[in-house]
Amino acid sequence: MLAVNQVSRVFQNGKAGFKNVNIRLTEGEVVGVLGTSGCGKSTLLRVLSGLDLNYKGDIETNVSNPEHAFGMMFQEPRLMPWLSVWENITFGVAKKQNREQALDLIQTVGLDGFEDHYPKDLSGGMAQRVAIARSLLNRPEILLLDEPLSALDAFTKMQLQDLLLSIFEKHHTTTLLVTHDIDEALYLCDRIVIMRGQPGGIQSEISIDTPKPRRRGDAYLANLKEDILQELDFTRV
Ligand SMILES: Nc1ncnc2c1ncn2[C@@H]1O[C@H](COP(=O)(O)OP(=O)(O)OP(=O)(O)O)[C@@H](O)[C@H]1O
Repeated sequence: MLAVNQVSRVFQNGKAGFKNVNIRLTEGEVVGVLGTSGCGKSTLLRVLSGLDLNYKGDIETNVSNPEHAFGMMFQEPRLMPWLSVWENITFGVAKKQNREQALDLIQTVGLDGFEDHYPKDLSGGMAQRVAIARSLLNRPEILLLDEPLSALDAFTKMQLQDLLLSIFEKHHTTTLLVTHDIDEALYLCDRIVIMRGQPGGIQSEISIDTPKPRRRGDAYLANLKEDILQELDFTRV
């Protein structure tokens, strides 16, 4: 579905955001990207989404509708305060089919009844639900999620992780999830790539061979967490 071959991004000041990255996502796969701060995770997502075209290397997608290949979501909801929930979800698309499409997505993210509310009336978790709905508009074939839940409190985060899990299962959307949260990656992903360095590159890859839904705190996941911490030099012997 997505093949990233030897991709690097060097900025105008000569500094590299990341270098020689290779990633492959097969259809329906959920892949996590974990890495220490500054290794280039956000830059990589910007390049993959087409927001930043100044890269070297090769990016191939195998999607049926290239115009709507990617859906993207960020750490902050980035809602427009003067637009209602449904208008935020459909902002930028042709008017006719809008409200109906938005109502469908509002139901998917569990916000029924809030379609005419404004961002000021929403909690942080609800605002991120709107952002999830907006990222699903036009049925993107690849979702790029840049730390989508990291600004939320622990309980809201777990609720939204379960929401993402149900969306992945229902829509089989191929997903690349950048996160700092190892437990989140272990709970949601089929595979995790670990980035390190500055400029960052991919250091290793871990596959999570246990079916979803998973039990938080599962012993197998705890062992994998230990391996990941070691990869990132965070374990003390
Ligand atoms: N426009 C830019 N010009 C120059 N350097 C940049 C630019 N954008 C990012 N960088 C640098 O590229 C590197 C990667 O940044 P990026 O934000 O992608 O890292 P990250 O892994 O997402 O970090 P974090 O986890 O803290 O969000 C950093 O060293 C950053 O300073």
